[in-house]
Amino acid sequence: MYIYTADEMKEIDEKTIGGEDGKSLELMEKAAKSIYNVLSDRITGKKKHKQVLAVCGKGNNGGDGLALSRLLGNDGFNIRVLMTAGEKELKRDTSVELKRLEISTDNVYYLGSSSRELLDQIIGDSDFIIDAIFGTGFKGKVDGELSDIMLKINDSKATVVSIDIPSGLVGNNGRVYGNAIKADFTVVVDSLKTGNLLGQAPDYNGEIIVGEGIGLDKSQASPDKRLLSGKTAGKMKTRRSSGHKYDFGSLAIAGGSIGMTGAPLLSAKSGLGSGCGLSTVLIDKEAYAYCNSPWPEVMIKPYANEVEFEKLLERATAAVFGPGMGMDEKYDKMMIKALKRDIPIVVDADGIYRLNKARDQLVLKDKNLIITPHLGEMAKLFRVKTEDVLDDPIYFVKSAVDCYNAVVVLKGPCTVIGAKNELWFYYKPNSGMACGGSGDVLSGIIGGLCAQGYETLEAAKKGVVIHGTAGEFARAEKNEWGMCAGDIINNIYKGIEPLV
Ligand SMILES: NC(=O)C1=CN([C@@H]2O[C@H](COP(=O)(O)OP(=O)(O)OC[C@H]3O[C@@H](n4cnc5c(N)ncnc54)[C@H](O)[C@@H]3O)[C@@H](O)[C@H]2O)[C@@H](O)CC1
Ligand SMILES: [K+]
Repeated sequence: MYIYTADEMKEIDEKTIGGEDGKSLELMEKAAKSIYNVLSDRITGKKKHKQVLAVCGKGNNGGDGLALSRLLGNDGFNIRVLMTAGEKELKRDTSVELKRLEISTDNVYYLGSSSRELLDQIIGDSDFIIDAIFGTGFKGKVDGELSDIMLKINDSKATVVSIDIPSGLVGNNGRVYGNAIKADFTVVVDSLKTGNLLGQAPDYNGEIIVGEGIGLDKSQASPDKRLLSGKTAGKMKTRRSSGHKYDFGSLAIAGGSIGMTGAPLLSAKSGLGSGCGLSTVLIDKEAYAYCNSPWPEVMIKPYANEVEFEKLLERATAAVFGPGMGMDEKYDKMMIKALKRDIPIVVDADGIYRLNKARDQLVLKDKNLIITPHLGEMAKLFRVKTEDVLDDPIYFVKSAVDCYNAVVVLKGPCTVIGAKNELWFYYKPNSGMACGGSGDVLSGIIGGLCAQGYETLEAAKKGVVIHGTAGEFARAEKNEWGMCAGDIINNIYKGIEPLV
C-alpha cells in the first residue's frame, strides 16, 4: 500500500480533476460513499433513534462530511450539522453539498452564531460525531472557540469518526500545534497520508481504516513510500538442517560502559534470538569488570585498545556498534576500525552521533551500513532540534540515507525506514516499547539478521517487523505498563513465526 504526503495527494487531486467541470464534486461523492461503506459495517442499532452530528469546515473535508451525512440521513439516522465556517466562506463544492443535504435549517448550526450552551447540548446528546472540520489541507494551529468545541467533542460520550485525518493534525507530518480531535475511528479517503502515521497522529487516530479507492489518477505520482507489514517484510530464508553455528553467522556487539553494561547484552541476546549462530559482546576492559550477564549463551570479551578490538572483530560476520557505549572520545577509534571492516554494521545509540566525526575519515560509499536513530539521536546527527526532526522526519531520513550511504531506521510509534529511492512506514503504536533497552533489542535483531546474510534493507525491514510483533505479544502478556525489553526478547520467536 502506497502512502503520500498531503502535498503529493493535493497534486494527485488536481491532476485527476484537470479543470473538468463537476469532477471535484464527483470525487467528493465517491469519497463519501467509500466512507459510508466502511461505517455501515460498524454503525449498528436502531438507526432512527441515533443522533449524528456532522461538524463540517469550509473546505473539501467539510464537503465530504456533508455528503456522508446525506447518505446516513437516507439510511435513517437523525442528522444535525454544525458548520465551523459561515455560508459565504464555504468552498463551492462544500456549499453544493450543504444544499444537497436538504435538512431543515433548524438542524444546521453555525459556530459563532449559535450559543455555547446550545452547541454543548447538541454535542452532549449525539451518538455519533462526524469530524469533517479540516482534512489534509489544514496547516498551523487550532485555537479560539473551535479549540473549545474540539475539547468538548473529545470529552463527549459520542463515537467520533474523523474523515481522512483527525481535524487539527497537519497532513504532511501528523503534528498537533494546538488542539485536535481525538477520534474513535479515522476513515482515510483513498490512500494513507503521511500525516495519518507520523507525529502525534497515534494519539488522535483511534482505529485507522482506509476506504476503497475513489479513482484518483496516480499515473504521474511516482510514489516512494509504502506501508511495512508482515507481508511486505518478506519471508525468512529456510535454515539448512545440517548447518552448524558458523553457518548462521557471528554477531559482534561493541558497546557497554560502567553503568550501561546491560545494553550490549540485550542486543547480543536479541541477535541470538533472531537466529544467528554466535553473539559476542566486545567491551572496554574497565567496564568488563562490571558486566554481569544473565545469559551464558552470550560471549563477552574485553579489549584494552583498538588493536585488541580489531582482532576480536575478525570472526564477526556483522556488528552492532554503540549500545550503552557512552560518550568517551576513546571509542571514536573503535568506530573507525569497525567501519573499515568489510561486514555489515548497525550503528546505534551512542555510536550514532560519532558518525558525524567519522564521516570525513571514511569512504562510506560501498558500506553495508544501517543507522538506527530515535528522534533525539537523529537530531544530534544533524545538529538540529528534536522538534525540527518531528516537523519533517522524511527529509531527515532521506538526508541520512544520502549522507551516509546507509539504510536508516528512524524509530518511533511509526518507524520510518529509508533506503535509496524508497521509504517504508511501520505503524504500530505501543507505548510499552518506550522503555530502556527496547532499541538495543532492535539493533540486535537487525544485526543478527545481517550476520546470517540478509542484505541491509531486508534485515532492517524484517527486524522492525519482528521487533514490533514481539512487542505486541509482550504487551498482550504484561500490558503497556508492565512489559520491558526482556519481555520483547522473550517474544522474538513469535515475531519471527509469521515470516516463516
Ligand atoms: N477533490 C476532492 O474533492 C477531494 C477531496 N478530498 C477531501 O478534501 C480534503 C482536503 O480538502 P481541502 O484542501 O479543501 O482542505 P480541508 O478541507 O482539509 O480544510 C482546510 C481548509 O481550511 C483552511 N485552513 C487551513 N489551515 C487553517 C487554519 N489553521 N485555520 C483555519 N483554516 C485553515 C484551508 O484554507 C482550507 O480551506 C481531504 O482531506 C479530503 O477529505 C478527498 O476526499 C479526495 C477528493
Ligand atoms: K477531519
